[in-house]
Order: sequence, then C-alpha cells, then structure tokens
Amino acid sequence: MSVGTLPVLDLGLLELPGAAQAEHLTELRETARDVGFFYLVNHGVNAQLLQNVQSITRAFFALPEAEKQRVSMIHSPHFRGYNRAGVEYTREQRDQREQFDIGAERVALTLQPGDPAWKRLQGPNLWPEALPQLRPVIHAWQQEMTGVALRLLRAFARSLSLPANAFDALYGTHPNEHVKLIRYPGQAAHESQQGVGAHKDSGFLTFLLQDEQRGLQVEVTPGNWVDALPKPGAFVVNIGELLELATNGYLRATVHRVVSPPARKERISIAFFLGAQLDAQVPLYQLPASLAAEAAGPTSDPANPLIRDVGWNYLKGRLRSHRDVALRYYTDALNTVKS
Ligand SMILES: O=C(O)CCC(=O)C(=O)O
Ligand SMILES: [Fe+2]
Repeated sequence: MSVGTLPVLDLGLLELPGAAQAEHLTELRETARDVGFFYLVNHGVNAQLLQNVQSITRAFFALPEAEKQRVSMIHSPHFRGYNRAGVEYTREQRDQREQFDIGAERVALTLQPGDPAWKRLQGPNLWPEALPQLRPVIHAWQQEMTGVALRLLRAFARSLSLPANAFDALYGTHPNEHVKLIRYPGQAAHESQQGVGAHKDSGFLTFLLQDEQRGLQVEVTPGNWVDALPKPGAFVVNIGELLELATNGYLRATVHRVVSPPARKERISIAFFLGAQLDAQVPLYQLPASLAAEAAGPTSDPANPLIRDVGWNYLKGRLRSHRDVALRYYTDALNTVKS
C-alpha cells in the first residue's frame, strides 16, 4: 500500500444497488482497517452550505475578543463555547488553536442526587449575540452531517457483513453531534508548532472540512506521518475509538495531529464528530470469522484506557482537554473518571 497520500472513497459508489456495491464496500473496509483515514467525495452535501459554514466560521473568529469571551466555555457545564488558543491540552501540552464547540441542542437534564456526572454533558449551546446567523448555519450543517455520517456508518456495517442498521442502536435517538469550529493561528519558527497534539478521536466517526492551508498529518505507520492535504469539496473522514472498540480493533482509530501554519497564515477547519448516545454501552460486534481473525484488539493507549460506557468515556476526554471547565463544574467527578 502506498502511504504517501490518503485514499479517496466515493459515498455514491458505497450505496450502489445490489452486488455493484460489494467491491467498494471491501475497499472501505480495508481502508478503514489499514489506514483509518480517507477523503470522502460525492457525499451530497450542498456546496453552498459548505461555503456558508466556512465563511460564518471566519466571521466568528473575526469577532472582537470581548464578544468571543462572552460565549467562553467556562460559562458552560456542558463543554460548549469558545476557547482561546493555548487553553486546551493534548498530552499535557498546550494546543495553539482557538475553537468554538457546539453540541446537540438540548435542554439540560434535571438531575437527582447520585446521578452520574456525564448527565451534565447534555444541555444548551452558547451563541454569540453579535453573530445571529451562526446558529441557523451551524444547525443546518449539524443536521446535514448527521445524515451523511449515518449513511457512512451503514456502509461500514454492511462492509463488515453486519445488518445495515447494526450501529443504529448505539447512535440511537440522541446522538452526540459535536461540531467544532477551529482556527489555527500562524506561529513564528521559535514558537510552539502544536496546532493540536497527536491524538485519536473518541467518538464513532469524524468528518473534517479543511480550508486551503495544509497542516493535518496522519500517523499511518509508526513514525510515518502523511499529510492530509486539503482536497476541495472532500471531507477527511476518520474512525474514532468507539468504532475501534466495537469491532475489537478491526477498524482503526488512527493517531493524527495538526502542525501550525507559518507566521501570518492561518488555518480554518470545521470538524463534525458523530458520537454515540451518552447512555449507551459499546458492545463487541460479532464479525465473520475471516474478519475477526484480522482484529487485533483495540490499541488503546495505556495512559488513556477506553471505557465502554459512552457517557463516561466522553466525559473523560472533555475533562482532560478542558481543565478550567473541569475544575469549575466537575471537581466531584475528577476522581471517579480516572483521567
Ligand atoms: O483541524 C483538523 O484538521 C483536525 C482537528 C482534530 O483532529 C480534532 O479536533 O480532533
Ligand atoms: Fe482529531
């Protein structure tokens, strides 16, 4: 296999009727097993919506600092809102990116004493008054991306000889639809180049919409970092840890990172993370013997063990990334979640 670039998959081909899809499903399965990252084309998301979401994202980051601080994540026990560069940590190092996190738009749950702390993750988003168009554009994008993600998840299920709806129960009626708007500021040569440090994504599937600035790198084989160069109109898709866990490591959650742009440049990317329902447990799906034989078990980082309880696993990641929010709202949970 060439490791110089990422494979390109076509969603339309994965949905061809009958036997015609078979060879494409095999390609999807093998790509996800060997690389865990690919470009997705022919996904059907309207080009105008892609442009709108990119321009509204630029408009958000161009707001005065005071406006962005009004929607700072420190105001949200649900981990929603704005973080300036250098606040988020990956592997104990600061990430040089500013970001705005949006989750599924739901009311906060009424909690009873003794309820698990992850129930606090559900709740409303924060929206900047100074940019009222942000909310409808992001909602449209979130809805559209949930649809694409579900289509792809069904293709994954078929590619593994599971019923097309095998993952639907995990995803359920309350999926964890997490959108992250990200801006990587240019960094001078003597400054940190960690846009985001090396990590795996924790959910099911991630879709990235990049701009024209390079920076995303994928560790295809140990120590071999491949550039996921921007490809107009395509999403970069990768597998998250839940899907790795569900398939006993057959599908691969691959480590990736972003290297900062040079001084005076910036990079904008928009991520959509499809997670499972917070109250779900990730089962181990029975794969056909020939595939099960190739599943080596999830390659979880011993310093960051995976938890099958979706809510706890998600909370663990959030507490790790956003220490200030954790200390404000989750001191009681810091010992329960071994993060
Ligand atoms: O900005 C990117 O291209 C990647 C972002 C990423 O990996 C993440 O936020 O998990
Ligand atoms: Fe990531």
